[in-house]
Amino acid sequence: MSNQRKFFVGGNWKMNGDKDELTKICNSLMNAKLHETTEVVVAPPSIYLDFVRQKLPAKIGVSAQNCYKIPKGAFTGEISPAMIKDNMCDWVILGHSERRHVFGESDHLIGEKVKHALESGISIIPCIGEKLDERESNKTNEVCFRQLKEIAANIKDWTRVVVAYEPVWAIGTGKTASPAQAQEVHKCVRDWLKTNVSEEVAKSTRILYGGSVTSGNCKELASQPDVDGFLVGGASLKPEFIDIINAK
Ligand SMILES: O=C(CO)COP(=O)(O)O
Repeated sequence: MSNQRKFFVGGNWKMNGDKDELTKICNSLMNAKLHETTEVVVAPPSIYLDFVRQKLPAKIGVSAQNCYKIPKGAFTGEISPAMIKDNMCDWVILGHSERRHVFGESDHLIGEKVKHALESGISIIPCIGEKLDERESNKTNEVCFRQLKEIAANIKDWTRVVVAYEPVWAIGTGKTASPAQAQEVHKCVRDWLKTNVSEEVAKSTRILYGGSVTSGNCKELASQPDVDGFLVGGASLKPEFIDIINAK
């Protein structure tokens, strides 16, 4: 029996694009034939959330790439889930590897953000993943579970959560995890959810793979039983994003 998890493809545009380029990407998404069976969410830089939300039809979700842990106040440079919602956007990516490793966000802070974003009524894409030295010293599961534990401790309603596994060594490097490597970690994450949350949550929660996903490797990755979609960086700015959306 095929599972009931709707295939999910997110485009994380990171700190890329201007109004011209984002208009072109939005147009190409609107003109393409996208599989109805795939849920699509794009994440523009926060300054373009409203711009992109206005352009895209409601069936395509729009996500922020990060947010802070409280609704408002003296936190220069930050945005809150309330502001994301006020711009008619329903999603936020949290704990992306670049937030963890470039900006030094801790597991604990990411947990606090998870809690506040969910309490504010938006959906979240929390990210986990090991660095190369951690994989090479066989710490992949240990690291992913440690990150996941802090995230899960702050979640009551899993229906608004899509987990992304993004091995740091595969992000922006052109080195994709093999389908078998991705499947192995996704299965372990699902088993962790079963043991530590519930069987129902393990069965129904989508686990995305992210890290150098392209039109060339997406189909084989998508065929793995525990890969429920992708979080795509570089390729989500290119026409091949459509092929990735339609990978399954
Ligand atoms: O970080 C990613 C998505 O969040 C992946 O980035 P790339 O697809 O560019 O490797």
